[in-house]
Amino acid sequence: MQEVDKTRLLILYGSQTGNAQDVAERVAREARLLLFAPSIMPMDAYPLQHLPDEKLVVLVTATTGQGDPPDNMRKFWRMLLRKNLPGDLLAGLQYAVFGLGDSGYVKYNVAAKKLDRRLAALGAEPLLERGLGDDQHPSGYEASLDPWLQQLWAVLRQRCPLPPGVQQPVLDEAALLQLGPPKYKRVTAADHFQDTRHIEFDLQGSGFDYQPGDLLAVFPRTPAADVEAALLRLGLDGDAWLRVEPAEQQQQQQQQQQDNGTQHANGSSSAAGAVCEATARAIVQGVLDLSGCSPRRYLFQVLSHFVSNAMQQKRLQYFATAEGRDDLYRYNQRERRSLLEVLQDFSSAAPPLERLLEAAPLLSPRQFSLASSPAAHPGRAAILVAVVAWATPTKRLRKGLLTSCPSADFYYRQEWGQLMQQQALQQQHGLIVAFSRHSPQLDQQQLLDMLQQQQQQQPGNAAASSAADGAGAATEQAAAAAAAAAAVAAAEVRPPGSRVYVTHKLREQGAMVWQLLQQGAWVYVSGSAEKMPAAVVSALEDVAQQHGGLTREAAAKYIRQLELSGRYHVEAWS
Ligand SMILES: Cc1cc2nc3c(=O)[nH]c(=O)nc-3n(C[C@H](O)[C@H](O)[C@H](O)COP(=O)(O)O)c2cc1C
Repeated sequence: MQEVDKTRLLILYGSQTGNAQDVAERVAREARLLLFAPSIMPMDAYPLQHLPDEKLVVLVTATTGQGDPPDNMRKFWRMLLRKNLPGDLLAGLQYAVFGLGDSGYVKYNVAAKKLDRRLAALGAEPLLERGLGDDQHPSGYEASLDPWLQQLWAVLRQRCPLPPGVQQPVLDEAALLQLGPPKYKRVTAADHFQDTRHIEFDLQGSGFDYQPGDLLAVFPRTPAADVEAALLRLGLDGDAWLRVEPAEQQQQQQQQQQDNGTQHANGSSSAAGAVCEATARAIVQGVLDLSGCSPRRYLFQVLSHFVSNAMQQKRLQYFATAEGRDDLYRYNQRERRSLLEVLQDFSSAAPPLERLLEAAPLLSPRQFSLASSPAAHPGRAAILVAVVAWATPTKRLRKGLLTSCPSADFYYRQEWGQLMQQQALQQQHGLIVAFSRHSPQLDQQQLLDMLQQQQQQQPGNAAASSAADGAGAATEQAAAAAAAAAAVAAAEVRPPGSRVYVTHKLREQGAMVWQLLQQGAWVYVSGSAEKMPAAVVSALEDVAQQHGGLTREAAAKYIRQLELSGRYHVEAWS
């Protein structure tokens, strides 16, 4: 594939319960596929003083409380509201805002609306009209997100065309390869607070290939006991065969049948365009998210139409009103109530399966950056998965969907490994400084694997090197970088209770860090999105001042330049 100079796209989000973050992550995934270079973080993790230097930014924000901005954008928002900011501060910036809200609230999507207005007032130019997602819509915020994203990519491609000869990639979620059962092992110490598993797949014979940093998608499967409980609860025969079609198509067909004056007794004779036929058990197991995400408010509204017990109906109707919103939040989202639990609590509700499929949460894949190098471990691919279990405010034990799943389907999808491969591993200097902090994404293990891969590749001629001649091909420079990077990264394997952070190590080893940067190092920052990205920027600015003799302003500009030239990457999670 031809190497492309990727256009940087900053993606900032403000999210209280995770939806806006999900949207921002989707924007970043699609951006990577479309050959942009996205950088994603919560608004409060972004150093606002750098915003005037950006060219393109997508901002995704929810509205919470009574029309308030989410907690992780409050600082950003306060600073943006300062009265003394000049009216042309953001004159070079083009932006797009997508808001998530609920039109049942009086202050519908106000955080997004105010953010949009404020950016325009500071001279930034909107790329397109702001998008507003509404929980009240039967399909949730995605109903407006899908067309908004399509428009966003069209406008961006128009303004940032690909070089001649480079084809526009297709957003293809379907190119998936199913892998065999994996092997597991715990990588964190038994007494460490986070149980992180290294999960490895055997690719031998699959004919499959990947690059470090590519993504593996995990499709969880609901435990059989929950599936049987749901079938029983819904009065469904698990072995009955059902046809699933998109609702619009169904309506069109019904309309056509009415127009023709015909009705098909079993519907099977007009199979044209049917999406799938499957048993009720397979649909309940593979489509409905019974034990993971909490249902949306719309489910409660739908259930209220199919409930026989008067008390339960009253409660469901109350949850669907504006006054019931906060109580619904306490019962549902805050407690991470699952679909199965809701169905069991409202035991007299008997919604038909097709209404449930419209309103209930559906299973979605979880994506992980691959944490292995094909050069160091040919024929194998690994991911790191954090075991997620916690107690809700009322002390109910909850588990992450994958953690509670006894089995899952694992698929591989190539994505931004190419970025790392091309930028960090194949280019001349091939140096990496990386900082890692118990990240389930780009972690210590992944860092070391990338370095192993780097050592096994002749810089600038990666394709020619192989695992067999790798050790000989390693340059002294790469080896030194590997040792240095590993030393810095080691700060993050810290004993429980230790207060030594990677920023301390960066300052402590400032001379070496500065030297590596001068040699053309690439910087990968991975860790908690909350404070870490901003803290690392500030530590590197200190290093540039102390060891590079730069002024405060020049140091900030230097780090900024690293980002703009694509040598500084952040992969943060919260
Ligand atoms: C406690 C609470 C308060 C909310 N307040 C508002 C509001 O004032 N205006 C609005 O449009 N949406 C409001 N919403 C709806 C959220 O914006 C919406 O559910 C959104 O998808 C949440 O995104 P997040 O998960 O990123 O925080 C509220 C939701 C909750 C749970």
